[in-house]
Amino acid sequence: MPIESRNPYTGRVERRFRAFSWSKTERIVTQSHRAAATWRTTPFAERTRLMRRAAELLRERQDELARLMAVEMGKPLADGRAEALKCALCCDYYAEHAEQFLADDIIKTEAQRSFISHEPIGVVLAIMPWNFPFWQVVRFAAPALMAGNVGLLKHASNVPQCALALEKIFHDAGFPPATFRTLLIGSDLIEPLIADDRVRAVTLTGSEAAGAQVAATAGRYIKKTVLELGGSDAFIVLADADIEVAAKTAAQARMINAGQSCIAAKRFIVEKPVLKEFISKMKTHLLAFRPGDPLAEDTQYGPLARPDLADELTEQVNDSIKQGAKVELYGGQSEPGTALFRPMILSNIRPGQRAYDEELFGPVALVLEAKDADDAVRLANDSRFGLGGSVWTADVARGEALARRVEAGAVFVNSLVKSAPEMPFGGVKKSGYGRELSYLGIREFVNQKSIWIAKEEKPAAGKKKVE
Ligand SMILES: O=CCCC(=O)O
Repeated sequence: MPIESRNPYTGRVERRFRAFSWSKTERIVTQSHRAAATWRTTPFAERTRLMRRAAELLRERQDELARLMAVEMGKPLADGRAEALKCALCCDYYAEHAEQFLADDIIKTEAQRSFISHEPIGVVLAIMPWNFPFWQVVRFAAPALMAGNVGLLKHASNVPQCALALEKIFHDAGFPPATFRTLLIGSDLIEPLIADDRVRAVTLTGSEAAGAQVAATAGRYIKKTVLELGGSDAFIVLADADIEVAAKTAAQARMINAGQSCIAAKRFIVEKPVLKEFISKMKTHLLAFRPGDPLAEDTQYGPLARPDLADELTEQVNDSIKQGAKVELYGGQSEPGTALFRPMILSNIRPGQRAYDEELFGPVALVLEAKDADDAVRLANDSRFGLGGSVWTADVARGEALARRVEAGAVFVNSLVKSAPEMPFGGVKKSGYGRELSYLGIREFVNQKSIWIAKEEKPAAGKKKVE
């Protein structure tokens, strides 16, 4: 794929970039490796000062960053500003808590003193997607830099300006330039980068296929990976739930980033007595979303990030309809090769249909009928993915009990699934492994080193020590 900014709403190429050669990339790895040796010794107070400045810059530049997201991947301006502010929050969070999260863990043993220290591991390669071009990177970079690591970013090839703008923020904040670098490279250079001994670990957010490939390469070179992959989150609605609130939130949850979020609700599993009412209300709320140019202030959802993504989604929908799915709300692309995709609802979703088995990365809501709460949990868990999920019920204790039975990295009761700096984020099954955010996220890329100080042998009183 070429490294270029192509506005998905107009189809116009805004900027093209020449991909870095291997020799340029390798030079940057050398600089990063050198920087890692000194950055690891920088006191927390200094790292904190710089990270707080990065947060300020994210706030100050929110309009500029939102414009870049709009033109590179179609995110409406208001959502882009919100993303920049969430990144600032994450920087502040780790600025405030990193030292405490990485403090020694004292372990009681027969030693005089024994503890786990958490030490930086060096250069970490981050392979990141276009859907939240700043947030996905910052939630890696803020804890990594605060832990004393350095980051190399290989961003998706359709968001190069976002990648460079973030690099500039860290540099303008005062981080030594080699502690965070954007590599404008094609995917052909990922393997040699992972193979390089100076790159110590890899984090990837992206598709299951990309995750499997990167993890296999990293395994070959004995490098740790954290993988945050796809999701097909269940949104369970029990008959006692407030259906109006559930349906309104369902529409919002499906429309996050025009449906292009790993934790957008995708499968709406509804108890039979409230199924019709839920579909009808959700339809009303989906139709109320205003599409348009992401650069227009009143747009609520823009195009998908690329026209080929909309073509692929159309194929998944059409195949599912041929396989028996029923259209409850018509929408989709106006014609092939265009990126705008209007929301749709499909029901009668059955195993063997693409809609049942695959992730649909766009605004298509799948409605599944559940006989009862147990059946709803069974359906929720009958998925290759396990990223997030939510349960809607008037009985909060029952909601919590069901939440514990859903196989996912996060389950919310009476709320849509969202990420936040304080809570761990990640999945089970084909949604990946490892955790980002919270104190767990910062401990993924550190050497958890055991240190043991033996008791001193004191010579018995009155006896002379014999050498
Ligand atoms: O696409 C997945 C991440 C979305 C989020 O953290 O809000």
